[in-house]
Amino acid sequence: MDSLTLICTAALLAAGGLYWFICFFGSAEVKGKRAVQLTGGSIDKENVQDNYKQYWSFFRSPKEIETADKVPVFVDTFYNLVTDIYEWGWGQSFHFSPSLPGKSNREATRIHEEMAVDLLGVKPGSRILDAGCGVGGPMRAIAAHSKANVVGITINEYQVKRARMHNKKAGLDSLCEVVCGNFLQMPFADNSFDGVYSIEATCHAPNLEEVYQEIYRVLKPGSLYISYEWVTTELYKAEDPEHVEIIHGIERGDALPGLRTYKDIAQVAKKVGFEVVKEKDLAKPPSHPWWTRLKMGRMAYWRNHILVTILAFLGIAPKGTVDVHEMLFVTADYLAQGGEKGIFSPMHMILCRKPAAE
Ligand SMILES: C=C(CC[C@@H](C)[C@H]1CC[C@H]2C3=CC[C@H]4[C@H](C)[C@@H](O)CC[C@]4(C)[C@H]3CC[C@]12C)C(C)C
Ligand SMILES: C[S@@+](CC[C@H](N)C(=O)[O-])C[C@H]1O[C@@H](n2cnc3c(N)ncnc32)[C@H](O)[C@@H]1O
Repeated sequence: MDSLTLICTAALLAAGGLYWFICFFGSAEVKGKRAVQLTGGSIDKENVQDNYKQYWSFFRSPKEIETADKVPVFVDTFYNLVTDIYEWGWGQSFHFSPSLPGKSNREATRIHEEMAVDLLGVKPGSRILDAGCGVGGPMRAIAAHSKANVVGITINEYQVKRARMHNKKAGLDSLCEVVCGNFLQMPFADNSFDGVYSIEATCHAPNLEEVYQEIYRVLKPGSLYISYEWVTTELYKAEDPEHVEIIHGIERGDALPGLRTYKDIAQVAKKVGFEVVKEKDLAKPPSHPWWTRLKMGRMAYWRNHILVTILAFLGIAPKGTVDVHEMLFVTADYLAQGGEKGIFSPMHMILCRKPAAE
């Protein structure tokens, strides 16, 4: 074989291998969104790196955030930057779940979501709200399971588009509606929902009382609200520098204006008028660790990082995607450490009732 033929053959083989690696390898977790489809959400490709830098400079010291009213804008930026990576590398449900022996991650996620609506005790045809709905993973599982009508609200317009596409594709758009808005000032009438749930979303509110007040307002008297909250636990020691570093790492890598302690949740719920029906950290034994899935993916994260770096070099993925992916890579470690040390829980469950009308 002459040298030209050799070079062309080698080039073809390399290109074919790269194409296979990029388009078909997918991520270790799910085959949903492909790596070549990674975008910056509603942010134009050329502005992703700048937006990442703005996000990072705002959230790197969350405790010193003076202007709380700017938080929702930067949370929106965060979700423009991470939504595609989340879908590509985790799936359509942007939350954690206790691992269940013999069950897949997908199954464990669905069971965790269905438990939320079962505790609300709503009937088919009821109208319930998903406060901070993401791309609608929980909404679709909950609508299919309960046959309730679910209205989701998220501050991120790109997630609204993704959620509506997934709802239609799943044949659930007759039960699921998605609205773009701020759960601190919702475009819904007083006493208009038969139930409300929020799954790992209200942690983004700069002031928990504000979002709980809004949820209380839109909930019908006598109806229930359930939330899975991100909290520091009774094992967290503010005087332990290692604990502080882990919690700060979780806050800046997840757009959190400041993690609450587990004690704050019921206090705030009661302050806005809720009766607390049940409260339980779903991460505690006998539940199996929620962070196993995060730790099992490390090899995949390395491969994903190589993939993202190649795609950005080729101009297929936005340049800033490499920075975002690196941030998430580090954040995964902080989250796993927080879980292993028992100082952080992403699933402190609280079930509250709005008192029946006097
Ligand atoms: C509730 C929130 C988000 C929780 C989780 C859905 C996400 C938290 C950390 C995310 C991830 C970390 C590592 C990424 C990895 C480097 C990449 O290759 C593939 C995606 C990740 C696994 C990504 C997936 C989603 C998370 C687990 C917060 C924001 C309130
Ligand atoms: C980690 S995601 C969880 C999404 C969904 N609950 C799930 O489990 O897949 C948090 C969600 O809260 C939304 N969110 C954060 N702050 C918000 C705000 N102020 N108003 C409305 N949505 C908000 C984000 O846009 C995102 O959709």
